[in-house]
Amino acid sequence: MTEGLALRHISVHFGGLTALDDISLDVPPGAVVGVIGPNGAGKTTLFNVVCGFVRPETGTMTLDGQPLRPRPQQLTRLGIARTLQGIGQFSGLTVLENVMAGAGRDARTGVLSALFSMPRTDRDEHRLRDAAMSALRTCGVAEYAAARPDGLPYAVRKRVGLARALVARPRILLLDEPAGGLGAQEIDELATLISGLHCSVLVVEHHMDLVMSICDRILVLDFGKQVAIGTPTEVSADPAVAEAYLGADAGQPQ
Ligand SMILES: Nc1ncnc2c1ncn2[C@@H]1O[C@H](COP(=O)(O)OP(=O)(O)OP(=O)(O)O)[C@@H](O)[C@H]1O
Repeated sequence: MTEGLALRHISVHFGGLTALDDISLDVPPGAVVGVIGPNGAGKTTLFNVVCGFVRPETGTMTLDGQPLRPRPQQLTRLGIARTLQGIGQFSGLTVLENVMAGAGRDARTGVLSALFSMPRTDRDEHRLRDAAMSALRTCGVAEYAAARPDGLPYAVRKRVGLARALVARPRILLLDEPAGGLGAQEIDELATLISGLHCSVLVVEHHMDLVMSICDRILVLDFGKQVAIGTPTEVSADPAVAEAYLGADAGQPQ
């Protein structure tokens, strides 16, 4: 049995365009795996396949050896959580409530019941609140629990988004461009945070520094095809990777 997340021979077409061509990838327990590639390489499509937004025409996925046919609304139950490229937080809720809402089906006893004034058990509410505070602490933003997200710095809101994904204690965390919009120091801090997480991570990211510093393995895509796969050192030394990014004579990816 392959432990963790395994993708085998995944292909996706949009009309005549091949977005993913026979892609296989493993995300073992506890590993951080990156997917990089130039614009249009297929990174987001791969992410969307794992989230269940895009159904591949061929290929299979398994999670701990069990067939995985993800549906976006069932990810939490499968032990999968994801962050969004943007912020995606409810401005009418506090930071804490936003994170509690990330617990998916558990949140029905907390935030959703609060929103719709339904009865709830105090014990469930407390459990969810504790889990949300713990996720905020992990992400270094617990001090903002009572604030509304709107007025907070972008980097704080990105971390709230990460806490929202972590609250359900996923086995696999999917990060879609987590460094987008962050400055160099914020990216360094994010790298430390991600490296300290206890779950497996699949990260799609443009910022090469972040990918190189946090990933155990990296898949490089170009035009939907696998260009290279390996450790950061192997991938950055691979001429095919430099070619995919910059053209044949251009050296290392930046
Ligand atoms: N829903 C869609 N319908 C048609 N074509 C699509 C769709 N989604 C993606 N594509 C095309 O599939 C290819 C791969 O796109 P994808 O967004 O996965 O690339 P990417 O590597 O994430 O790019 P970027 O770095 O620019 O976000 C591109 O040519 C894109 O235009």
